[in-house]
Amino acid sequence: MVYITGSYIINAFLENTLITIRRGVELAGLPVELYEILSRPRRVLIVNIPVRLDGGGFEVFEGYRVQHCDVLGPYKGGVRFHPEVTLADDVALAILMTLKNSLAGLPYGGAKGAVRVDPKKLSQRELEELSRGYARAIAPLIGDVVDIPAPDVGTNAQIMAWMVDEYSKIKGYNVPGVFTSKPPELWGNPVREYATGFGVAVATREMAKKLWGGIEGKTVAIQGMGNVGRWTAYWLEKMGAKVIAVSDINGVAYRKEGLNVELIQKNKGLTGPALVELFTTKDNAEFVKNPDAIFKLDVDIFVPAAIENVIRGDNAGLVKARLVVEGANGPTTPEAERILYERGVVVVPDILANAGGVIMSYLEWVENLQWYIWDEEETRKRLENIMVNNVERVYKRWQREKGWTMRDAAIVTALERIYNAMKIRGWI
Ligand SMILES: NC(=O)C1=CN([C@@H]2O[C@H](COP(=O)(O)OP(=O)(O)OC[C@H]3O[C@@H](n4cnc5c(N)ncnc54)[C@H](OP(=O)(O)O)[C@@H]3O)[C@@H](O)[C@H]2O)C=CC1
Ligand SMILES: O=C(O)CCC(=O)C(=O)O
Repeated sequence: MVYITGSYIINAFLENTLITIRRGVELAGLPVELYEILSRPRRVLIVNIPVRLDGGGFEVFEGYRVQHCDVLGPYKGGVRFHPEVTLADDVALAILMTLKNSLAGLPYGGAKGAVRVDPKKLSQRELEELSRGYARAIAPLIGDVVDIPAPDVGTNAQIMAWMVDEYSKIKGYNVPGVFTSKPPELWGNPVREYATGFGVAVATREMAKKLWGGIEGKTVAIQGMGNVGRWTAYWLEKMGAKVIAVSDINGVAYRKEGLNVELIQKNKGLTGPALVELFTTKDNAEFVKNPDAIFKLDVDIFVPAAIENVIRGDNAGLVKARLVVEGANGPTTPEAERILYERGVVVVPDILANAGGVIMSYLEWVENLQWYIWDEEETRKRLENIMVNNVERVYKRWQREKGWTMRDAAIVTALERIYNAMKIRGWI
């Protein structure tokens, strides 16, 4: 469904996000003014970026930077390069960032950026020109204490390196803290590359302890083998789980005895081969050319780590897993959540489960602002502690409230912090 309201377009993802925060405000008993403020972004920037094509001519790509709410600190959130991304998606993603940053106790508000492009169709030179062009276009509205972008779907550390370089050239001096998730060679911390997947794995392990007494031997299916899915697979296997199915846009690779996760790590990147090629030729896995086959698998744990709105009313009944851990942002619609809840499936919500990326971004930013460098082990330990404490906090809140989902507990906790900050500032 797509319709116009006010000055921007609403789609199903944004509508679902608004339904979720509306429910949160009501459950928390907070004033409706909070919903009125949070249902609209503070500022939206629309940019158009011309890129010279290798084959001659040029193409203009539309992009956005949505700054949703800065009551808790500078705007913070990733940049998505995707052929179908819309402004409405970007607003929904920015709202989720405000909630995620609040829940994690970070001194950040929420933002998100996007460019409507298929990065796989660009050469390295074209991709660099686009990334630098986007950084130039949003430069007047960002800064290391103003708005700090990072990667999301379709972007990575190399793209952050081009962007931070472009921004630094505009300023005339190096500004490491304006983008996070940079390569270690350029003021990044090695943990950020795997931080989101690591965080998802830690959240899964903590919830598995509560549901089953531990994660050892639990079977897992993961949708999406990008940055989040790949590293979730890697860390879950290290923690003792058995990853038996993974999917990408082409289909599902399955092996009852467990897939060779290392194979994915070594081969699959933004430009790596498709899973079908990887697993059927090197791991004797079965391959089903239907990406949606992932929902029906008989596993203990399902991790959607691709895109939004994938678990919906029409397929929520098929999910056999007892535990769903949201690596992606917004993968479960409110209708699907109700179905899963009634079937006793526990859903660990995105703003809790995938917060490892932005928590690590915060640690990198703290390093950058002081020109300081922590070592990998020390940083990972800090990240793990924050994730474990956050899961515990939300879990305890959830257990106290009858009829709430875990998402309700997470959203209410996030909204309370936002509301208190607004109140003490006199905004509300
Ligand atoms: N990167 C980060 O730090 C964070 C990301 N997230 C969220 O996690 C999710 C994934 O992000 P990220 O890993 O960075 O993105 P990537 O671009 O690295 O990877 C996305 C993956 O999803 C796959 N995919 C896309 N559509 C489908 C589909 N319909 N079925 C199966 N697989 C599909 C892609 O397949 P293919 O390989 O074939 O293209 C790719 O493997 C997003 O929702 C993002 O917002 C959340 C927190 C932080
Ligand atoms: O690391 C960041 O700042 C952003 C991460 C992000 O975009 C997300 O959590 O969805």
